[in-house]
Amino acid sequence: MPAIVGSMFAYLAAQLIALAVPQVLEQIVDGPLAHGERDQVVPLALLVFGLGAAEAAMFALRRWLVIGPTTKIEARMRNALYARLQDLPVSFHDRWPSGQLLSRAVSDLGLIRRWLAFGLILLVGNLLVLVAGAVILISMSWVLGIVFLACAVPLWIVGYRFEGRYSEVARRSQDQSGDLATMVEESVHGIRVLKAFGRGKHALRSFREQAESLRSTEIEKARLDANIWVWILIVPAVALSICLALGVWMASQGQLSVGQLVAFFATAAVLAWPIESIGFLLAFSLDARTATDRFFDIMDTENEITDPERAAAVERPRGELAFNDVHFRYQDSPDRFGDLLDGVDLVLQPGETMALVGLTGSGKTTMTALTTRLYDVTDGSVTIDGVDVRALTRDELRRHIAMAFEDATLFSASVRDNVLLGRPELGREAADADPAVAAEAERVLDEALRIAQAGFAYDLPDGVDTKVGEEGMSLSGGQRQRLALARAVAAKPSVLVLDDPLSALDVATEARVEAELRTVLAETTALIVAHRPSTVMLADRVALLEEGRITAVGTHSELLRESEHYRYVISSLEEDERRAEAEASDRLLDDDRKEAIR
Ligand SMILES: Nc1ncnc2c1ncn2[C@@H]1O[C@H](COP(=O)(O)OP(=O)(O)OP(=O)(O)O)[C@@H](O)[C@H]1O
Repeated sequence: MPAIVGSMFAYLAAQLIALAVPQVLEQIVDGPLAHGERDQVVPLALLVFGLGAAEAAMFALRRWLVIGPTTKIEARMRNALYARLQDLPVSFHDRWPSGQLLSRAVSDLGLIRRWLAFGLILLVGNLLVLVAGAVILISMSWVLGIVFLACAVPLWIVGYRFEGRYSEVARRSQDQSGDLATMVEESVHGIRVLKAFGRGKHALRSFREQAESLRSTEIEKARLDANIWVWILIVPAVALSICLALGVWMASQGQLSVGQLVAFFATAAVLAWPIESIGFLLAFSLDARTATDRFFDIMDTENEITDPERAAAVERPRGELAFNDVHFRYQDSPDRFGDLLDGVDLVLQPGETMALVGLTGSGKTTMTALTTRLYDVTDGSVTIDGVDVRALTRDELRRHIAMAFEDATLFSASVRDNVLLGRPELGREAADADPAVAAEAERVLDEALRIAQAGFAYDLPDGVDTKVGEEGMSLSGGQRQRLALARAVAAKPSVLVLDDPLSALDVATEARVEAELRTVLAETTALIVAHRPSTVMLADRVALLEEGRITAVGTHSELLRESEHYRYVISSLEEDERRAEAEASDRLLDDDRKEAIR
């Protein structure tokens, strides 16, 4: 604030200095010029020069004062936005396209910074200069002053009408550029799918359509802007010409000296910029207001998944995970559908490995997401060692439970940083500071990579320091899954939740991973969503999810014997697996044939 207010004062000082120049001109015209006293002109001319230099200095001071604070405000708002995005639950991210978030974080905040550094200061400064100028004009000649200012009234009326319409168009244009950013982001992300399906042209067509509607909105905006500019330029010109005619007549009648007339017009000329700039600054302020609204759309979103005020703790986790009469439905799920999870009861004993099986779309992934509060249950509870997961801080909860997903996301960082993501205490800084930590980090990394059969990481160009993920080394789906699995294992959780993390592996690698996992899973409770019979074999018991409930729990052979639905699910999984294997061997055969022909 002090810098911004200081900058405002510097700007005001510059403008007031500019307003003082006409006063000196009046002295020159009415004094030395009228009386032919040449030697009196020089000191007054030097005074004008001094005033000009002071004005320039004030301009420089205005800029210098705001650069630091406004860039800091922008950076702090951006950090706050990022922190908020990290804190908001998955359900928020389901609803918000990434481009909208990106355009808020980049262009909206840039606009707010420019407005603070320039728009706000000029707007307040110019309004004050106008008031000061009006007083000076009226004190010079109240008739001319009032005529000049009365002409500004239509400007206020037009400006007021302009505000309402421009705000709406500004909001639309900023939202549309967010949509466009989403589209660019999605097509870059999905470039392989677009190319594989030859949909590049189609994507380009819809991009053009969206870009075109943004263009029309921008044109509408420019039209509104142009309209107000017409008024802003015409009104002062009309006011000046009326005043000129009136002023010359008054001077001829002896009611005004020539010097006063010159000073009046010189002052009016200084006021031209503040008057002209009001329209532009008004539009700029409305853009900034829209950008601020868009920023607070996110900052004010209520976060339904927060830490409790007085958090419980699980001191020595044993790893008992229980679902107690759990109900869940997605926020956007239509009313005519019942709950997706409709009274799930399931208890995983410490150290037990439970496979979760069900038809596609039955809610298995959803059930796993409830364990780490990616979503909150709509009724019932999920507990770890008897403590409701909502009673723990999210940090503590996610220390106890680690997840690996089918769709393995890696960050643009080294293999090491990706795998040790869940172990901040073994992070790079801690390892650099203490050799014992470095050795422990190395051991954990080594073990996790071994269990996940991700030894390939050592053969990458820079070994485990190779950058992977977006912008990094491209890895195959199976390699990414194995690193994501290593990440979950390295977190050393008491409960491991695996959402089909082996789907992209070939059968032999899967078998090796499973053998290694058995050693880890002996101490860890595990909930594994299984899409292959081989994954089911890994489990001590299997839970069958059917129409929102767990309808059977038992060993694989017990369920095969007792549950018709289980037999149906397993046979469809086997069919899927056979199809996948046939496709894989076809591909191999094709490769063999090609090799033979060559
Ligand atoms: N974020 C979401 N918002 C709204 N509905 C969702 C969301 N995620 C999943 N669903 C819906 O919930 C249902 C269950 O999805 P879920 O992914 O849990 O099933 P699943 O049993 O894991 O399926 P699959 O075996 O195919 O992976 C589906 O009908 C799906 O369309």
